[in-house]
Amino acid sequence: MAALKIHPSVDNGVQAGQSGFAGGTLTCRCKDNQVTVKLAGDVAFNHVCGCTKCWKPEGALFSMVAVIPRDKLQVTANAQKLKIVDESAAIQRYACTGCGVHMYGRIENKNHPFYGFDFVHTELSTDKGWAAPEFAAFVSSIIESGAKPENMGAVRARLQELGLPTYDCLSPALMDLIATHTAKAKGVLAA
Ligand SMILES: N[C@@H](CCC(=O)N[C@@H](CSCO)C(=O)NCC(=O)O)C(=O)O
Ligand SMILES: [Zn+2]
Ligand SMILES: [Zn+2]
Repeated sequence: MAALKIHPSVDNGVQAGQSGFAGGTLTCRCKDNQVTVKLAGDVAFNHVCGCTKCWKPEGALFSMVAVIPRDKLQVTANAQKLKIVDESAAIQRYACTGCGVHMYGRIENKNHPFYGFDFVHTELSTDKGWAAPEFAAFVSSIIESGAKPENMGAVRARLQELGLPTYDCLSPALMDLIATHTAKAKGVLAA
């Protein structure tokens, strides 16, 4: 049986990143007047995400998404083509109205644990060396997009085979960051 298609960037094996990678440019998929976004540095916490909200390429079960400090992201061409997909979402995703690709997601709520970070898809760049995906998040959520519940064992096995530990929320490191933020806000963070 052919291997399950997780995402085109990992289906042939996860490519290692390059330490000290300086960043690059994301380009939308329009034939002309492409939206471009410059990232002045490498991304962090790259992962494949099964949630219904992150942009996935055609035929993929997962998106691949990472974060970068918002001050390192700049829209460098055709910003007028961008539109927020869902204003009420915690992560406001800016999609190209021409091709549908999400160029970046931004958090405006200053109390959100990930405020200050933008969400980006490095597959939109031809530059090589971006930090590799490290884990699979929101795996169970692919069912919400129509994946068969009975195939979940095979999906998780394939992710493990690719070296991507599977979580049904975020990774332990990110869940700890969220809980630390919450504890700080409540004034109960251990000294
Ligand atoms: N089952 C839901 C889960 C959606 C969800 O909580 N997604 C996360 C991760 S997105 C990047 O890893 C999240 O933080 N969402 C906030 C937002 O999307 O604004 C579903 O699948 O929809
Ligand atoms: Zn486009
Ligand atoms: Zn997601």
